[in-house]
Amino acid sequence: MTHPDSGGAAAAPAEARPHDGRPGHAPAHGQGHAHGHRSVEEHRGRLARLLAPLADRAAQDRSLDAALGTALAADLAAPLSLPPFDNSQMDGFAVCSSDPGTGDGAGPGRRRFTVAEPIPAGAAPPPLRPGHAAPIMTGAMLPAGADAVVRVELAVPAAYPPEGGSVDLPVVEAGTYVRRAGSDVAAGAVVLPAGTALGPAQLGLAAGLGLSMLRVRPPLRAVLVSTGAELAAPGRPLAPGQIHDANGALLRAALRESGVQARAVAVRSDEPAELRGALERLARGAERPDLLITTGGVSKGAFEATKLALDGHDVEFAHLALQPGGPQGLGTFAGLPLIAFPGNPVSCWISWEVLLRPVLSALLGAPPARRRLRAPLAEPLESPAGTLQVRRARLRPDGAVGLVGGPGSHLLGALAASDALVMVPEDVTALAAGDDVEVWLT
Ligand SMILES: Nc1nc2c(c(=O)[nH]1)N[C@H]1C(S)=C(S)[C@@H](COP(=O)(O)OP(=O)(O)OC[C@H]3O[C@@H](n4cnc5c(N)ncnc54)[C@H](O)[C@@H]3O)O[C@H]1N2
Ligand code: MOO
Repeated sequence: MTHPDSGGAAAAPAEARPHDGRPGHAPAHGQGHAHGHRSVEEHRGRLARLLAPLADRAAQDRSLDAALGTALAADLAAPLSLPPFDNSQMDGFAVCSSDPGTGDGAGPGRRRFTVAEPIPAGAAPPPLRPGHAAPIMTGAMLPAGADAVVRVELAVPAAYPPEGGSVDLPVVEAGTYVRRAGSDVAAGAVVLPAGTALGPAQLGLAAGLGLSMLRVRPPLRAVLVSTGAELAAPGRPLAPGQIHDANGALLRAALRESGVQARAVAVRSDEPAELRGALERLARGAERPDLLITTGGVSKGAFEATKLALDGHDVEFAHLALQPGGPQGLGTFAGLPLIAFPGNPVSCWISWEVLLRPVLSALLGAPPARRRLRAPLAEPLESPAGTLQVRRARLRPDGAVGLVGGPGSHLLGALAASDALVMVPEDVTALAAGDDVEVWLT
């Protein structure tokens, strides 16, 4: 099979051309996967079985800060209501809507009140007396006897006269600019179910409810191992033939953003014994992780260090009907789950987005699943038969999705310019501009 991997940014793979017969659809062969390649669903299933024991780790209590990116271990019931008390939505005057006021000469639709003691936010106000309006600030507790707030801009004068002075206010309905106790969250209600991934909004809610700790599923601890004799650390100059290790930074960031504690190490060698030694030290060291992820060395070259290093271990290698991200390995090493991603940076990203991330979402609740939608393609595309092709894209303001760069798995620049993935199903070999596609927002 020719891989678009070998092509340039714009070159379409030979097998991506439309076939005769049903335009844009590949003729059935085998299970519909190129050359009997394993389907993405099948591989995800195997990953899910491999990682299933990680869901059984004991829950932890974590500070809100440390809970970011993790998932709730149990339903969260609100210990109090939000708002906790009736309060004002505006700076203005608290009134009783049915109070006729002092009865003195305000105009039609208006009433005159005696100005009561002002109520700042944070104060416990005395009850509002008949004929009175109390200056009240946004967020301040509504006094007993008041049921509405009039914005200060509508008052005459449009200011806060001193206590004992008078003010003219328009007549308003009960409930105007009042934020009722419990109108957002009722005490006792389950506000976040178990498994909810904790992002800024969820942590803000927990804090608003007065919680400083949350019971969460413990974050995974992963070690990323970039492999390859060609790798130089970012920040170091390149010798001829070398490239900088992009996968460590890319995957570590993807994992950290998803609540996984990730360390990145590089084995800058194609010597299988070196990689095996490094993996053994990592697996048996004091900071034994929950998961090992390697990148590179899983294809068909003469120096596939990862494949060779894992020979004799319970790790299987397969080529998936997926591009980028075709060559994959998974199994166990020294009792730890090990996932072997291909070396190309975009292949790593797609392996994470399409394989590992959805499995972690389903298993642990964190990270949350990517949002998916359907959108019209801004331009035509071609895709290899029997392969789920994943193209990097941007969702445009007009709602269409535009491709960024070609299908090649080395196109880091295009990856960085994208904010979405377009899924081209296995049986589709060509799509026209305007055709609907599945889009994952990244
Ligand atoms: N004859 C065949 N050749 C290839 C096939 C195939 O089926 N038959 N598959 C191709 C596909 S698809 C992919 S993807 C790659 C996977 O290769 P490996 O996993 O063995 O990875 P490497 O050969 O080590 O590297 C591939 C590519 O990526 C660069 N790389 C590796 N590590 C990093 C890193 N940490 N940061 C940045 N770039 C990295 C490496 O230099 C290579 O250019 O195999 C195809 N070949
Ligand atoms: O296309 Mo490979 O599958 O570039 O990851």
